[in-house]
Amino acid sequence: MRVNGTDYRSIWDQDGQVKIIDQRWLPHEFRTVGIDSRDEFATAIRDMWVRGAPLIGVTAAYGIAREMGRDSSDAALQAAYETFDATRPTAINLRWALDRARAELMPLAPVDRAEAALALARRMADEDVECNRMIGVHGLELIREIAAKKPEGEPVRLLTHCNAGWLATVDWGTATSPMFHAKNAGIAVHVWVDETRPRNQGGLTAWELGAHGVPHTYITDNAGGHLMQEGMVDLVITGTDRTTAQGDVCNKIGTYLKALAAKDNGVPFYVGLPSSTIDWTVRDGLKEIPIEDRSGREVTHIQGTLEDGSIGCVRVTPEGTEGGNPAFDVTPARLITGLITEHGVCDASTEGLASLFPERSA
Ligand SMILES: CSC[C@@H](O)[C@@H](O)C(=O)COP(=O)(O)O
Repeated sequence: MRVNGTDYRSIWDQDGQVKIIDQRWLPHEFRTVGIDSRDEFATAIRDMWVRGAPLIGVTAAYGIAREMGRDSSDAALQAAYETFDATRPTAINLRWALDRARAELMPLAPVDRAEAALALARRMADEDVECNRMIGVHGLELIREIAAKKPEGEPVRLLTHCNAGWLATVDWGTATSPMFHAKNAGIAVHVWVDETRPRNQGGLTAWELGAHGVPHTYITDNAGGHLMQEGMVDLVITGTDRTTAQGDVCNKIGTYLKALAAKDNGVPFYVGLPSSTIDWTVRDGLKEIPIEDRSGREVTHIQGTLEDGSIGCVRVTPEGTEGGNPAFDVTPARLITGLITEHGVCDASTEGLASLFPERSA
């Protein structure tokens, strides 16, 4: 996507270096940074310099590639796998990318691993871009159908939670891809952007949508239910960090409440995801998906632009108050209208997923 007139992906390699958009500073400042050592890659994922399920998977693949450039032994490959695997527990794309890298590299002679690992990381990045583009192509049809029933010029009003935008993937985003495609197709849309406390990923979504000229309004996390009751939301689209084989969706904390409100108000609730986010080994999301518990400081403190233009952090609670920070929740399949994947749109169910991915579901 374009930033200040230049096309960017969220991760790329250039002159032997892996570069990322350092998301700690957005939406206040756009900064890129090179990452190299195993510890830097692990820190970048754990501390959310990069974030979003698809992007952390590709970052880990690049991390393996850099490590193989230094030491391509079996032991180094396994150690890098374990280091990255321990960074964030919920998004399955991380494990998916690591499993794929280990399975491709282990059978090779160590001398061939560095080149193969870099080729694999690049391939994964390209595949992610294409998957997300296709999610946009399929999701666009849902928006088009709603637009066709509206009075001329009235926008389709979407709501999204967290940032499942291009910053959370390599490009396009999942939930945002249909929005960008709608904008490109000349369909009027307006997006309600959930703030998404505690880390305010909604600011990233607002930054992305603004840069692409998509009209949007930043709202508190608590406003969505009210807007749905008032008939001001036509469609909800979110992303996901792990979707089970029966269609349960784990995503950023608060997604479940949006799905409940959508169900109560008859608002269609869709989830955009590449198939790398489907965990075919689990069925019951509530019982089987580990929920990341992050630092309470992310809740008690908040970062923003200060009056003097610098980026600063303030405490919003009384000194000494502890913050609780479960980072994800699970929305049961019964609350989800459909899943938008690179293969098309399906029901959030075992049968729905099997219809699009027959080889995998078997
Ligand atoms: C396309 S990204 C899908 C999800 O990863 C996204 O909705 C999300 O929950 C990101 O959480 P984060 O904690 O910011 O990594």
